Amino acid sequence: MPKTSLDKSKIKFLLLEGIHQCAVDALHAADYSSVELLPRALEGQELLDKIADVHFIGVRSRTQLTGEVLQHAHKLVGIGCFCIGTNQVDLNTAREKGIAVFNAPYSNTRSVAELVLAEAILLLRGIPARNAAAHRGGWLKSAENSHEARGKTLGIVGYGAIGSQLSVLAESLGMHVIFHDVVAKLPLGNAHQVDSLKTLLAQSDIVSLHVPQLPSTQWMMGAQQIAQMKPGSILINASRGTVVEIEPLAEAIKAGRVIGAAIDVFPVEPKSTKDEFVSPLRGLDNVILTPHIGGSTLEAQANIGLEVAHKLITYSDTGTSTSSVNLPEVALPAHPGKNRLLHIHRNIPGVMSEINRILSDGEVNISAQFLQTRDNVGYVVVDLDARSSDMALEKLAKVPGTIRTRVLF
Ligand SMILES: NC(=O)C1=CN([C@@H]2O[C@H](COP(=O)(O)OP(=O)(O)OC[C@H]3O[C@@H](n4cnc5c(N)ncnc54)[C@H](O)[C@@H]3O)[C@@H](O)[C@H]2O)C=CC1
Ligand SMILES: O=C(O)CCC(=O)C(=O)O
Repeated sequence: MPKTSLDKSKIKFLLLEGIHQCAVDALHAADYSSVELLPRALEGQELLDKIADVHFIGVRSRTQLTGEVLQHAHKLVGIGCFCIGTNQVDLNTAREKGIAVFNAPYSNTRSVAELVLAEAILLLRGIPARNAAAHRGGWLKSAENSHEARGKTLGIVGYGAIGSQLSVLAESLGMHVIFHDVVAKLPLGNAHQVDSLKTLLAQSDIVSLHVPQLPSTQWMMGAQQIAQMKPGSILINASRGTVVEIEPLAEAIKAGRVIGAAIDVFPVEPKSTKDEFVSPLRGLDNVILTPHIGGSTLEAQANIGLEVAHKLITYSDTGTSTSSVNLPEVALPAHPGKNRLLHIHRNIPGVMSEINRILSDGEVNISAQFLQTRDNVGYVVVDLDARSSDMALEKLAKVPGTIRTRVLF
């Protein structure tokens, strides 16, 4: 019998990078007992060995699931990114291997927005430099470079979930908000979209970056853009380390053209707490340096743990792929009394007609069928009588273009 569905106790989950315990609890409550939780990221041979043996893996931003790593993931059914960004996963390779990738697109939005707003207020008052001086015995009691947030212009680059949440919080302080986005966005409150990054940089007292890591956002704040910032302004980056060129930023801060910065993400980040953090920004008193903790609040981590664990559980239990970031999205009803066949295939001519030819065999009694495609991949789900499911599965698995099959009982 070509059963490709395992007993739940044999389905292995590996959760890395200190994912919140509530994810483990949720998996256990759903009868997935084989869950390994590690506090650190994995890389190299250790990652290859571990990933070869698991059905689901959970990562945050540090473990890199490249195309090469995924070639070793022979059993992998799903990946949970317990964060917003999914740039650490080769999404195309995952899709071509029929591996579903999920994330938590909103669970740490508020945490990032609150941190950025707090940093904006502290930097406008010159607090980081005064704090550093006081720790060394200094006493910088002056109003120089110290401003209220009220009435200042905040320029937000990337008006998505975080950028727009920040916009609302900043307006409640009486700030003016302008934003730049590649997509026309509905402005919240009195915010307004400007025509270019250059316009935003020329007008903003504070520039805050909230774009994803993409080829088009790589080094989008380089020497030229930093030079276009208003003299005496502030830069905040809690997006990705590939967005800002650090050397010209350090130069602009030393020259006093940029009067402060808060940087949470870096081109190269230490892999573990034991590795040294190296950056030209170290030692600059008016720069807040944080170790990629924009989304690291207990509230966010617990919410993320639950949200992503439930997405993995639902996908494993029912085949529902809603909110997957790389596979076709199919929302499936319960299938009581029926077996469910899941068939992920290359979206090429002839595959569906062959599947339908097999399913139209008089011996196959179908109760429901679902199809969705995304880019080069199709996802077909068929609910049918238990007595015909093994035969149908065997035939479906042989259809040219098949990537992966599963059966759920
Ligand atoms: N520091 C941290 O711990 C965290 C960092 N992040 C980072 O923040 C990023 C943004 O998060 P969300 O707001 O949830 O994403 P989102 O997808 O909701 O918004 C991103 C926005 O950027 C815009 N955009 C894309 N390319 C652009 C470009 N070249 N110029 C201007 N706008 C552009 C998009 O149109 C979109 O409106 C994430 O992709 C992630 O990398 C997210 C959470 C925590
Ligand atoms: O929590 C993390 O490790 C990464 C947070 C982040 O950058 C994200 O959610 O995209």
